Amino acid sequence: MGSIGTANGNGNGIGHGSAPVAARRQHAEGPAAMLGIGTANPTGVEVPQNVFAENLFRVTKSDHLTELQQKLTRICEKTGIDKRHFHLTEETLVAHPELYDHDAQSLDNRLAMTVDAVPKLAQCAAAKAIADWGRPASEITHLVFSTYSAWGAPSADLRLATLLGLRPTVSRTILSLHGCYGGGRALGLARELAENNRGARVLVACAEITLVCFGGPDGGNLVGHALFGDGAGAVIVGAGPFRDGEQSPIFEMVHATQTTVPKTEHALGMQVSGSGVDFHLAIQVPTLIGQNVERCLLHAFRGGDDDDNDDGGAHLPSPLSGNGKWNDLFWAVHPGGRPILDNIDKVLKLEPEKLAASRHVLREYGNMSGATIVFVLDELRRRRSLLPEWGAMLAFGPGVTIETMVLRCPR
Ligand SMILES: CC(C)(COP(=O)(O)OP(=O)(O)OC[C@H]1O[C@@H](n2cnc3c(N)ncnc32)[C@H](O)[C@@H]1OP(=O)(O)O)[C@@H](O)C(=O)NCCC(=O)NCCSC(=O)/C=C/c1ccc(O)cc1
Repeated sequence: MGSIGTANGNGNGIGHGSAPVAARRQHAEGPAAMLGIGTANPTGVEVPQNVFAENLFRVTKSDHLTELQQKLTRICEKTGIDKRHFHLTEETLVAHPELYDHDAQSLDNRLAMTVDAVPKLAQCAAAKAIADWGRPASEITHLVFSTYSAWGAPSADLRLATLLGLRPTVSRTILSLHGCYGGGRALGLARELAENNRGARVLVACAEITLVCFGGPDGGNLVGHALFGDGAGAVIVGAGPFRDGEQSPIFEMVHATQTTVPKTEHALGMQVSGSGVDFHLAIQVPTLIGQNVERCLLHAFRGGDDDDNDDGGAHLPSPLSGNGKWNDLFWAVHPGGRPILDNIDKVLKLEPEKLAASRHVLREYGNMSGATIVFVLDELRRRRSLLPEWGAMLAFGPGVTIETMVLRCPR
């Protein structure tokens, strides 16, 4: 540690001056980048959104609650979702009626049902990301796993490491209750790990299975029922020097910030009880995000400078020149809900196609919480030849927390 302090303190920055060779070697060359991306969904159940309400009320024996079913049908029509994938099957529900009985103690069973399923779903996505990256899993040095769906120790990150055959020295971190911004936070952390540990190759994995929060329909959980789906996303993150056989950088991760919107703790949350997990999504969430998103973006594009004045601080070589030309960017936005995307479009005055990748993912899979942002990045990668050089990634979740990352699409 002492020698690193000496290297930092010489005024020439890391990698220059009189730092010992070992200390200089700890830092990567250049920015971290995404080197492989993979996604996966449970293969069993795919539910079209237009029959979701009818199915849910039938399988939970709630057909008598006609007004509630009509309301869920109305909500489903407004989600911008066409279909979602689920791990939970009708057969499991028949065998486990406690999953839709509010008064039953079902948490133990829920956790038993997800303890293997969550890391296995993550494994499917991670295997694709590793194949895309082009190097063996044994070269992964760090694992950052985000999930709200599996609790227990040893935790799901260890199970995933074992399933993938990662080396015993892999450095593991689990993020457990970040909800929908978990993917953004995991990527931000991976960026820092990759840039500060020369040669590091970080596997980011996010996997979500809604079984932990499934319940019989009631007045409080309709929006959650209409919105959330199951899926996993994985990204390999590394910084130069790059190796033979590695995928060339897909997106450079130029800068990342996290902002908590003050006094909004009440707006989004998750409550754990013996009968499962309840989500709380306040009706104001889309407005709150719309009101705060531009400030977060400006902060990120100023290189995390807290000062709003242009004082010559550590600004990025941004294409915006402080004028808010948001249409010059490509956009990877967590599709938390259709009105969230609509509000971002409106506030940033985006052209209609700018959020196409986010809307596509919402339509095809719903909101898979922390995993969703990886699906959006994967979708953007398919359109890479059409993208401008600079981009922005946004993810939202409880707090209200907004994760922002400045991206660059190398030519
Ligand atoms: C599809 C919705 C539900 C409705 O569309 P709309 O354009 O607003 O339509 P309406 O204004 O006509 O509303 C239709 C009905 O839905 C009701 N509604 C409208 N939002 C609501 C509402 N949040 N509540 C409860 N009724 C409502 C609304 O009152 C209305 O009821 P009704 O008049 O009886 O038909 C839309 O508002 C929507 O997608 N809202 C959800 C946005 C949202 O908060 N997304 C979550 C972002 S954060 C995130 O992704 C992660 C969270 C998370 C957190 C913790 C974790 O561990 C993991 C994850």
